[in-house]
Amino acid sequence: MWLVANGLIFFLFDKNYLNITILMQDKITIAIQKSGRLYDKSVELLKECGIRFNTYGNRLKAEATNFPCEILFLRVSDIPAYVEDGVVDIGIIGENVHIEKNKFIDVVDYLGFSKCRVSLAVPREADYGGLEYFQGKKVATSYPHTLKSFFEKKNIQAEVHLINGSVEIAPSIGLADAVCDIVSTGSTLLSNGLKEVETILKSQAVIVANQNLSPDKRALLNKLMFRVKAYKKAKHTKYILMNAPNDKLDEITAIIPGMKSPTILPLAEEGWSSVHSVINEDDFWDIIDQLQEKGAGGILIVPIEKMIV
Ligand SMILES: Nc1ncnc2c1ncn2[C@@H]1O[C@H](COP(=O)(O)OP(=O)(O)OP(=O)(O)O)[C@@H](O)[C@H]1O
Ligand SMILES: O=P(O)(O)OC[C@H]1O[C@H](OP(=O)(O)OP(=O)(O)O)[C@H](O)[C@@H]1O
Ligand SMILES: [Mg+2]
Repeated sequence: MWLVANGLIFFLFDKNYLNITILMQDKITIAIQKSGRLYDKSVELLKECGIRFNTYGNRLKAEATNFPCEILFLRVSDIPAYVEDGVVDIGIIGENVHIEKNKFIDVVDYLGFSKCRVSLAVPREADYGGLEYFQGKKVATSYPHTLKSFFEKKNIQAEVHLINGSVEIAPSIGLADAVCDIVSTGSTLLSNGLKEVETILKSQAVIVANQNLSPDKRALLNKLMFRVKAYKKAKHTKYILMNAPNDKLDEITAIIPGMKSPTILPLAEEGWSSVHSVINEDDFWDIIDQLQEKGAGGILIVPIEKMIV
């Protein structure tokens, strides 16, 4: 009895020890935006990478249930410093913020969403003849570092005035002569009586990482990046199926070589085949035109979920 009890105590102790080692196993901390322009796409990306976590309520932290990682929901502007300090291991931010914050962190990948530019804009009626226009002017911006180094490089002496939001209103209320802010469609500039005159940088969402990740964390990052690449590749690639005359198969194969070569299956109708391949979304219309010229018909385009090459 005593021995059994002792054995049980030992067993329990052993289990606790195991739990502690499981808790101590390295996991990676990922910071994404709490709310705003990057939030939806960041969550979508992680979920498409098979990482399951809850996003309900005002949670600032979520534990993934099937991947050793924790997700923190933060302001984008805070993420570069956290990544540099190692408070978080990786983050999803706009490249514009990476450039502005100028931290010692690595850009691991470009994600292709939240595309925008940081541009200089002046009142619509201004007689803009080039960068010299900005000599001695006051420019409002949320990107002071980016703007100051741009002006320095171009030898422009201008006053850079920091505003954290609604920058485009500055000229109309007499706060500044011009602005430097994010432009995407240009509608905010237009509705505030401004015109874009110089693009300082182009931006998209990026994954950034701490420069001194432990080997375990680096391995987890590589695992994640493998999935990100498969997702990105699939997003830009479509599966294509068509019926093609047999005497044109060589030419059609040259147009849609696919990952290795197209799959060609005979149709029930004599002299025809079904051809399957993958194409890049950007080349879509060009390829369709060429295929039709070669007599292909019944063309179907199907989205691809994931793509491992
Ligand atoms: N109009 C836009 N079109 C496309 N991308 C944009 C646009 N505005 C901002 N972005 C991108 O999304 C990022 C986040 O912008 P958002 O306005 O959601 O947050 P913020 O207020 O700048 O940052 P924070 O999360 O620190 O409060 C920007 O840094 C930029 O990369
Ligand atoms: O060229 P557009 O398509 O009009 O986009 C540009 C606007 O988008 C961003 O603001 P956002 O809407 O994110 O508001 P915020 O200033 O409150 O962040 C940015 O600061 C511009 O004001
Ligand atoms: Mg914004």
